[in-house]
Amino acid sequence: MSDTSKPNSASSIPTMGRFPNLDRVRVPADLRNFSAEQLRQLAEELRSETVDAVSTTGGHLGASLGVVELTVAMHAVFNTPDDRIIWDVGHQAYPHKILTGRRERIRTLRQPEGLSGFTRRSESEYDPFGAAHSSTSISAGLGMAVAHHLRANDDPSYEERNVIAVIGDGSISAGMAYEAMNNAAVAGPGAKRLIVILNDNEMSIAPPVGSMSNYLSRLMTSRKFLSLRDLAGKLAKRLPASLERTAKRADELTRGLITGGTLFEELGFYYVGPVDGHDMNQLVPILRNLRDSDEGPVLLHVITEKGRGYKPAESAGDKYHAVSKFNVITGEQKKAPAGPPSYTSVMARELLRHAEGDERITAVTAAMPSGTGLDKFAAKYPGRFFDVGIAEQHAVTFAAGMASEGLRPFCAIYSTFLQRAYDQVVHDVDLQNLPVRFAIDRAGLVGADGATHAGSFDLNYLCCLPNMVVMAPSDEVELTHMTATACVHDSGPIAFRYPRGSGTGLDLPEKGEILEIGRGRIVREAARQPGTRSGVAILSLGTRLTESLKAADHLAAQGIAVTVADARFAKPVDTALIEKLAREHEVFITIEEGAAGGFSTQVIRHLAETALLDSVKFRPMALPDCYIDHNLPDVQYDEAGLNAPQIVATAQAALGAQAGQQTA
Ligand SMILES: Cc1ncc(C[n+]2csc(CCOP(=O)(O)OP(=O)(O)O)c2C)c(N)n1
Ligand SMILES: CC(=O)[C@@H](O)[C@H](O)COP(=O)(O)O
Ligand SMILES: [Mg+2]
Repeated sequence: MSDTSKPNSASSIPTMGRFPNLDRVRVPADLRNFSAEQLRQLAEELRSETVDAVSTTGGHLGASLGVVELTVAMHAVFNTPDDRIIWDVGHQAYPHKILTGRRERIRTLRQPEGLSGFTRRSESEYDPFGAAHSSTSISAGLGMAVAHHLRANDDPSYEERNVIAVIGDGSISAGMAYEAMNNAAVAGPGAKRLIVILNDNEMSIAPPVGSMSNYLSRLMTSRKFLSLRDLAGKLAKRLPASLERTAKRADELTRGLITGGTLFEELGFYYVGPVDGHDMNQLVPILRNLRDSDEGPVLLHVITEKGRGYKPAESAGDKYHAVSKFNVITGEQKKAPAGPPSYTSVMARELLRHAEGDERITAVTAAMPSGTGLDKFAAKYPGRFFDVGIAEQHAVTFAAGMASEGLRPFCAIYSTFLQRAYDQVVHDVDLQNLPVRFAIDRAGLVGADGATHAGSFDLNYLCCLPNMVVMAPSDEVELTHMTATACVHDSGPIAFRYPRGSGTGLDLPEKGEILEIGRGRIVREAARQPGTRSGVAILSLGTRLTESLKAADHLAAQGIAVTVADARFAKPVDTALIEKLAREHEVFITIEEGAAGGFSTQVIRHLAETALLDSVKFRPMALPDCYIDHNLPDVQYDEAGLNAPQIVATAQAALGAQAGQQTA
């Protein structure tokens, strides 16, 4: 009986250098005639190559190291790219990229113009479905399997394909995964070719949470690893159709009696496992059996170790989930240059300060305790902190429930992940005017994670909601004020959005001030004769204020009078401030770190309603109508046209300045 508590361990990286097996693999077809021993060696080389590549780029290393053997085994057994492999989240797909024609570019991972850190349809035919947000793989895989079946029905020459969805134990906590499993067993014969591989490494970004995670742990520890003999017993039945059903039922009953049926079996999946996900000698034959059987939908439960085979990752608390560039020998990561505290930590600090004196304050995260800074809250107030797992929809409605009973819940979710909980924001929070506080991190462009993680749309999807107050700080001091304001705002929902990364370096106040709702501030005012209209007004929402001030300096040097104001509120907007800026300036620019249609729409609407839009040259600056690829945030904002030079150019063009005039 093998021990399922930990897969076989042989954790050392082979010496860097030549990779005799890996060098022979340009695409997966090249490894399909490898012997078992060659596949094992290939996996070792692939692991080394992954470590070496990520040491030069940074990225999601731990998850990738955990699936090296699985990746090799899947490409050895399945006929990719015709058979589809869908990696849930896609952050573990680096070894897959190396084996699927992208080895030469692997050191461009997450770099400007380089490979994406996730799977992406446009990057390779071996990436049949793009991802980065979790828990979509089973739904997408089921859709593909059904599509293949329907196409094969229509066209006898079309061969059915296997669809393999690889989903982690953290990602399988989300509702979508259950919606898909609930549908799979009744989605028709196409689902027979669906194989879900549950990659259970007992880790999310943080340690996994919840009853499902506990259940998987019990499943793992209460059963021995499946032997090939067990498997043969399960799958070798090739009975006449009339007997098949009875035999299958008998098999289910037997399994249930001996080991207890699994939740997955109850959902109509053929459960196989647990299996040592690092043992190539097990993985390959098991996958072959599943490929050739008609038992689907199947759930193969593999046990792996996050960070596997690279000692610094294995021994780190976070298993090197996401790393900066590092030294391969020591594992030491390159430190970011010391800078001001991050917006995340500023929000967390102020929230903690309020929580000390107010027991009604609670904090909710959806599997991102450290990313949202709520880990500090958890350490101090464990009874008022809730990590609900990857379950943004539940997080929002759970917070709504707390708010309905008089608590002051803070729901801290990244802008991009809050998209998933939109109906909950509308129907459960806003419509009932419940005072949930949304601390929306990673607003705007986020850098190396790229378009999937950009917080581009929250202003649009929040500003249109009747009861919602929406704020965006221009710097970390303002964020302190907004956190404080959210704490005491009990009359309805309130959201504040702030970017990834460091603040501007301002000294933080002892405590945040309570802001007047819907009141902005003038930061720099152009001198003018009373009653005259001239120059440029820039009304900035969020941290573009710094660029706005730079632009103002440049325009001022050209003799153009510029007023710069910080809107603070995207909803309700400061109507008095808007009217003043429109009346006193020839050009009125708004700027925001979000897609067009968010803050600027609120301003335009007021200008139109007051007929001021007819008399001022209004120029809204927002993210362009396209997705911005991964890059350094500053370069991304250049590409988006939201840096000082573009503000200057916008102002000059509106003023009718001559083309070619010098810009900032
Ligand atoms: C909807 C959504 N919420 C949160 C995240 C952030 N996130 C990325 S990976 C991850 C952990 C996933 O855990 P698991 O599926 O077990 O994969 P592992 O990293 O352990 O291989 C989280 C929370 C996300 N990508 N998508
Ligand atoms: C894969 C994923 O979704 C997360 O790991 C994400 O990359 C975290 O982003 P931050 O680094 O901004 O916390
Ligand atoms: Mg996991």
